[in-house]
Formats: sequence, C-alpha cells, structure tokens
Amino acid sequence: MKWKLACIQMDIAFGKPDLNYQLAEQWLEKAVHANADIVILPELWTTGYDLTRLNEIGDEEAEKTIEFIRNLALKHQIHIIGGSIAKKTQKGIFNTMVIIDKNGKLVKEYDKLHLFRLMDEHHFLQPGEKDGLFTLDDKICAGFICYDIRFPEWQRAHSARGAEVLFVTAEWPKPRLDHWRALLISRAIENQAYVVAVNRSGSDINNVFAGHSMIIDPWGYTISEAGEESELLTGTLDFTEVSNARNKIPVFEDRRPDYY
Ligand SMILES: O=C(O)CCC(=O)C(=O)O
Repeated sequence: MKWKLACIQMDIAFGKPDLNYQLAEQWLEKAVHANADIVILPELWTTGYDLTRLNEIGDEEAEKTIEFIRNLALKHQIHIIGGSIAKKTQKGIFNTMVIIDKNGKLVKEYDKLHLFRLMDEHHFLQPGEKDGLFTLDDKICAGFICYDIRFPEWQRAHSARGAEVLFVTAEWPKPRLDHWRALLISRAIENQAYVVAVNRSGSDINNVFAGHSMIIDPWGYTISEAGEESELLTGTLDFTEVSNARNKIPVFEDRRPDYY
C-alpha cells in the first residue's frame, strides 16, 4: 500500500486563530490539488506560541478545530493530521494533536508529553499522559510533537507496538536545525519507520523557525525536504519498505529489553 503525503509548512499568524484557520484552509486546498491522501499541519498552528494569551485564544475542548478539520476531511475525502492546537480543558491547557480520518471520524487526540522549558511551555501548558498510537487505513502510526523527538525511548515505545509511520509536528527554531535533521533521521533508522515531520516557517517575536519539513524512509534516506520558506512538501510512502528494512536487519527481534 502507498500513501501520498502533503506536509503544510506554513507561516502562522501570532495569536490570530481566525486568520490561521483561513490560511490553513487555503493550504489544504493546495494539498487536495496535489492528490494527497494525508495532510499534516504544524504545531500550535491556530495560535502560534502566544502562550500568555492561550486562555483567551485557546480552543475549548478543541471543539472548533475538530469541527473545522472534520468538515475539510469530509469535503475532500482526505485524512488530516491536524498538527497541534492549544486545547482548553478543566485540567488546564494541553498542546494537542488532533487526527481526523476521511470519513470524519476523530481517530486520536495526543497531548504533547514532553513540555519544552526553553520556550516556557511548562508555565502555560499541562503535559500529556497518553500514548500517540493510532490507526489509519489499517496501518499503525504514531504522533509526536516537536521536543518529543529528543526522547528516543518515546518513539521506540511506539514502534515496538507496531507503528510504521512516525508523524511529527513542530515549531522548531532555526538555531537548532542541525539537531532537527539529525534527530529525525536517527528516529527513522533506529525504528525502521517512515518519519513525516512538519515544521512551520516564518518567525514570531522570540524565534525564527527552521522550516525544513522532512519525509524520511525507513532506511533513513530523505524522500523530500522543504527549504526555509512556506511550501507544500509532498512525498510518497510505500509500506513494503518498512517490512523490507525490518526483515533485512531484524532490529526488533534482536533487541534485549531485559538488559536496558
Ligand atoms: O528541542 C528543541 O530544540 C525544540 C523544541 C521545541 O521548539 C518545542 O518543543 O516546541
């Protein structure tokens, strides 16, 4: 089975959800024209890192975003990995990835597990407590958010439970672009999985973001990589490559978890 992917590497208007919904819809139309089966949005794409105003501009129980994504998924018959948004709940605000399939079903909500202190997330957000596993077209996938990729045991926990595609949504700053690339390629090689990573472009008052969204195959080879500016990055993923890699080098069988 093959999937055509479209990563929306967009700029995000700081603290302006209404404008960002419009921008995201325009990008999504482009992905539809590119015949994508799955579209992926960046991290906190409705608000950006306007953390001090999240109480005002966050999305109550993610309801507005879910409705927005569901309508587009149904209209275009496309799976949408809805990046992440600030989800307001009674327990506080979470950085939440929302995944809706082409039938409009809410497949998964994943809350960012590792909060990034360098950008003050721990002062404004609550850490997640659940895994990022989900299934689309009978394929096991996993979702991660930005800083999560610095914790290889988190991705391994998901690939050991069958994940063949690791989706990453991010607002990764430009000064650490080398880390972004190296970490993503490593996660693909060690998990013998596709890595589909979407970063934002542009800047906010504190950061310039790196862009360079990437689609990487289970051998660690880059299928496609964006530049620094906004763009729609596409690539095709062929699941036989996952079994080829895992059969040739049986890393999962050779693991010695009793010793780790
Ligand atoms: O780990 C990093 O260098 C960047 C992480 C980050 O920007 C985030 O989690 O939002």
